[in-house]
Amino acid sequence: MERYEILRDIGSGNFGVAKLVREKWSGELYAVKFIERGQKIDEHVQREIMNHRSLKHPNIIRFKEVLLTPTHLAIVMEYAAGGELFERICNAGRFGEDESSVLHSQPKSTVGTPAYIAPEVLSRKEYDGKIADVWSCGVTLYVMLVGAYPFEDPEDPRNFRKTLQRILSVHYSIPDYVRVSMECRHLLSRIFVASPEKRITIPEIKKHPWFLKNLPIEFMDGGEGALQNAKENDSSQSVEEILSIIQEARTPAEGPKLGGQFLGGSMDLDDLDADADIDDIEMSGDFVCAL
Ligand SMILES: Nc1ncnc2c1ncn2[C@@H]1O[C@H](COP(=O)(O)OP(=O)(O)OP(=O)(O)O)[C@@H](O)[C@H]1O
Repeated sequence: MERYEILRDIGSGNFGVAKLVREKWSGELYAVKFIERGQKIDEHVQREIMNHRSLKHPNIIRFKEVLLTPTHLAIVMEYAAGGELFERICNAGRFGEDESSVLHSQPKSTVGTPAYIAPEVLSRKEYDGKIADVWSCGVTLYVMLVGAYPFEDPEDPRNFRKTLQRILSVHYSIPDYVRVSMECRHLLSRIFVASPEKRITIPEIKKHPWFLKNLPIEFMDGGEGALQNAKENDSSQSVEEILSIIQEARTPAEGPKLGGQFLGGSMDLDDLDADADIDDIEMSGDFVCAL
């Protein structure tokens, strides 16, 4: 971690904090996600890292490397300076349906921000991650086009109970005041279907008229910008190296502690509340629920 200078906090998620850093020799800015060593480094974390490493696309945050600190596993990645999608929209207005803006923002997964979570995940049923992700992508699309979260009553946006009822209602329909094209409305209504079995699938989306309209070449199957595999990945680390670092991070940090901080650690992580519970985290505009 000595190769990087920590500049400031940029956010926190379910697993830890993200910080903005500068690589000392190149002056390049990166984002680093710090996850506490020990049991938090489970197979999901490993899978997220390995999947991230294998993705190379102009619209996906690029993975750089993983490092170990005395207390944390540090995941170094490209820094997305654009900020949060919702804030970008609040500040700069919603996207036009034909606007081909590239968002340098990490696509949201179903883990993390409650406003994006599919009903079957909220109700803690067994669920298929891919189908639940279709819902989350639908929320992202809606937020981009409408500039508000779906399911919120605009008159009563903080009424989480009402919002939840709308998410869980089998026959949710997009209100008339939402101004999107007919095709888009149709696509969204096929996404926001509470029962996962009836929800539109990715192959169906790829054939949907709204998706196909003005589709940039790089999004066509096999197009130039299509996802490339890890072979060309410019990560300095091999799969084996990454796996061995992750393995080492599974052993909880040891050593002389002073007020929760490890002596000799070069980082300032004292503002990290690694035990913060998701329910304690205030996320503006998002709802947190316990069903
Ligand atoms: N590469 C990045 N560039 C800029 N900001 C980032 C980057 N990665 C994370 N962030 C910021 O840090 C926050 C926390 O990121 P993190 O990935 O830990 O959590 P999350 O994506 O919100 O959810 P989860 O914990 O489920 O992964 C993000 O919401 C974002 O604000």
